[in-house]
Amino acid sequence: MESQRQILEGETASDNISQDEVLPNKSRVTVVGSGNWGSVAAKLIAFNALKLSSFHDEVRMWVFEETLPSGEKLSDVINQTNENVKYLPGIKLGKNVVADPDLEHAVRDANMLVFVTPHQFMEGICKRLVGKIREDAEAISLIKGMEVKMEGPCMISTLISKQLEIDCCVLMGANIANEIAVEKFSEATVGYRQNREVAEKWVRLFSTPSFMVTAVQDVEGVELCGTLKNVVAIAAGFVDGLEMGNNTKAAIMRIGLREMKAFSKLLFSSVKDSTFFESCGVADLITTCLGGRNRKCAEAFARNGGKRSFDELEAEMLQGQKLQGVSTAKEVYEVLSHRGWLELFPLFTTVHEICIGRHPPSSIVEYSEHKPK
Ligand SMILES: NC(=O)c1ccc[n+]([C@@H]2O[C@H](COP(=O)([O-])OP(=O)(O)OC[C@H]3O[C@@H](n4cnc5c(N)ncnc54)[C@H](O)[C@@H]3O)[C@@H](O)[C@H]2O)c1
Ligand SMILES: O=P(O)(O)OC[C@H](O)CO
Repeated sequence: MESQRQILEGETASDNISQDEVLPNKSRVTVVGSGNWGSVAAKLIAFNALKLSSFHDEVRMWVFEETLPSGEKLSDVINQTNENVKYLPGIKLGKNVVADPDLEHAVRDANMLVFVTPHQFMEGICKRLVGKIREDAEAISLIKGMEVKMEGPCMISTLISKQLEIDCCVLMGANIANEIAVEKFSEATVGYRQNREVAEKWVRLFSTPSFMVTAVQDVEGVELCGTLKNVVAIAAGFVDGLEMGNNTKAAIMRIGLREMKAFSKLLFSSVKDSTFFESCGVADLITTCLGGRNRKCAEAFARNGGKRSFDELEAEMLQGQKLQGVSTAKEVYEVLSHRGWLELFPLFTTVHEICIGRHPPSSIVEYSEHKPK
């Protein structure tokens, strides 16, 4: 096995081509995505890949290639500096992380695929991967979002499972990436469908002394928590931008949680109440409404009276990182309106209507007049 010494002395895992021949049963991990959370996920996995004998040392990370202001390619800089200078500056990823701008090449040898891109890009990525992955590959999605199709809503893990014909777990939680990058204690929840052993393998891959992961058998519940909390975060940002205070924000969070639970259970009757008390539920809702990017941009939107668009604020405030809450609010709204449920979900409905300029940000608190009976 490749030693810590080799890694510390700068010999990357990709230099050591004989490892597979010696230990063919080791799992090989590829992270598909290299944004803020994608880079931190690669760092966590890289730490464990070195420590645990069941994983190959090298962790491949697919990079959506871009040219930096210096004229250099992002993937080259990551491989030279061991740092994602654009999406996670100042943090070493682990020398066993290899950035790869070629998607098909990046996944080719992996039997464990970790998907972590903004949700809007996943349909295109899955199409490109059909027929290109190993037959025994398994997946996990760290992506908070969903797609809405003609036939109804489609969670990202379902999109991955159906298009690539593989099992897909999810990992969600109170996980502001920059905090996990500097090893502040955090928790996360793995959601799985049936196979507990597979879930435990994912738990082992991600768990570190400062990142505590637990598994629950409720893939839809876990994924919907991670997805829907971003809509509530937009509402919380409006409250902050309008300086309405802590009580109002707490009320919005409580009502948001209620809508998260009701919406999840209407879509999937299997969703468990207990899931909302895991890290993926109430804990993620709290952290995202206090310190997330959706909250931050929504605050700026409200301060500007809705006169600057979210696209403009995202580009200016996040420098390439992406919001998920605004598009998720639209997707949720489509489901609600298609199923005649708009009046049952006044908070979700109002968030979208504010985002598209139909109402002013202050209407976030007026929705309670339409409280469901
Ligand atoms: N950042 C966090 O704190 C955090 C924590 C938990 C979960 N998440 C979730 O993880 C997912 C990924 O977020 P992130 O923070 O890693 O990303 P990010 O928002 O930091 O970065 C955007 C990424 O999208 C890539 N990209 C841009 N255009 C693309 C295209 N056309 N095709 C493919 N990729 C493209 C960029 O290269 C970059 O890697 C999201 O669903 C997010 O909600 C994020
Ligand atoms: O920064 P946000 O709003 O995308 O939220 C980040 C994470 O999802 C928090 O768990």
